[in-house]
Amino acid sequence: IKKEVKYGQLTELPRQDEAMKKWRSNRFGQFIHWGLYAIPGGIWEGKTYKYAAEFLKSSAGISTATWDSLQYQFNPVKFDAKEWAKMAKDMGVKYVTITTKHHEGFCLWPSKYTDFDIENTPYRKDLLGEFIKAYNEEGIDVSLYYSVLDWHHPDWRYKLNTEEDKAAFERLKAFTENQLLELLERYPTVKGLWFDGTWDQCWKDNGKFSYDLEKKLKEKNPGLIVNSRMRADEYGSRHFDSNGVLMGDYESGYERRLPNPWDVAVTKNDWECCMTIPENQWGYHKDWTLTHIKTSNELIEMLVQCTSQNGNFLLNFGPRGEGNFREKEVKLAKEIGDWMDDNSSVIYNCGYAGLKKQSWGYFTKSSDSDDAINMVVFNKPINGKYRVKLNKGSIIKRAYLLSKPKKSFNLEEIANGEYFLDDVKGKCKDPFVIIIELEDKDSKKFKQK
Ligand SMILES: C[C@@H]1N[C@@H](c2cn(-c3ccccc3)nn2)[C@H](O)[C@@H]1O
Repeated sequence: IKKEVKYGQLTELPRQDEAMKKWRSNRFGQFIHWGLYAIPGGIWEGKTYKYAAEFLKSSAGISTATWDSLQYQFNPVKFDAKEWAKMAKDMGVKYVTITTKHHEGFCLWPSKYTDFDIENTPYRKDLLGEFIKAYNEEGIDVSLYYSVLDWHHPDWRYKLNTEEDKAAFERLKAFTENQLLELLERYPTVKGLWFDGTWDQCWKDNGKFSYDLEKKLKEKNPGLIVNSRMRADEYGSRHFDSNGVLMGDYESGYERRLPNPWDVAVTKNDWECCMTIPENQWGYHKDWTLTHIKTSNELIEMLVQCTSQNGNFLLNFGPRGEGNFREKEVKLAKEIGDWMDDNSSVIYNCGYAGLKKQSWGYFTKSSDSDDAINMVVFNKPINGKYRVKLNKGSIIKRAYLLSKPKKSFNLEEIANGEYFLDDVKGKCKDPFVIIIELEDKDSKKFKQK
């Protein structure tokens, strides 16, 4: 039976306004985690801490006073916003999400509501403003990550047990609302807000406040896109309200993990997977020998899988404290960009093809065409023949490599809508695309008559 939920879903989904259609067609985004944690980079007093570098304060048991003094060392002399935006453009991302304030509470913009911000660093300037301008100039949409959880703010409380807790958290709520409205006021081209640090009881007890806040933010910036992680309904249910209805505008529960590739249910909603290049480092860590570092082919496969299931892929980069990227990240961005140069047509404005996952790789389909299906191959079949199972009644007109459109595959129909394609491709080391052109519906109807 349905519960009466007053503070659950705010906006009827799926949204079909232009802003959301653009978000959907973007598919590939860059995540940037940048803050004071990038200065120590996971190492404190000569000791390396394996846990996520943006958690060094807690994993190394550092006092707030000591941690906050890092603010006076934050001077990214190598930061070049235009260079960052160019690298992102060449990688093929259509949007970027940057941490304006992570759990440490340090703000990358000059905020009226705190001194723990970029203005009180040797850098002084509006770093976030420079970043947004440079990325927008490259035609990249900007979304802002904001952590409600704030280790620095004296009024943060994990739980509201006493009257004093409640009074303090009322101040924290006002601070949060003020900062968010300030961000939308200062940076009107921003397309979205990516909320994090919203799992504690203090925030979950404030379902009505956060519901009203989402409304206020969307009134301030019409078209604003908000993730499902922003809030809980009045019963404390997060991402989905107590009736299982998605909150925010897209599901943002896939953090460092993807859905099962054969999961069809996930295609019903908009969703985004955010992913790290190491196993679990969002902020810059000096030592990348601690865990597996994903290769560009692994990351490309994740991007293609997300697209194949109607999801976006947000790939994280953690710049150094001085404002440049580690060479391995620059190299991966280049490798992914080279692949996107030839294959982005199977990503941008593409999504679920309505077909079952098959062993050689993933299907994607452009939202603009019903007569072509993309096969993105990651696993070449031993026998060189690609088994392709389409919907019943589908007839393949032609199949060819995106890279060699003139040379058609031989087709062998083995059942209704099921074919073998012969392999025309020699050695290949990168994922590649086969285009399936279908007989369009009318001509088929005509034949049947
Ligand atoms: C998007 C990612 N979310 C932040 C995070 C992850 N976690 C976390 C904490 C405990 C268990 C699992 C995950 N807490 N904060 C990470 O720091 C990064 O910002």
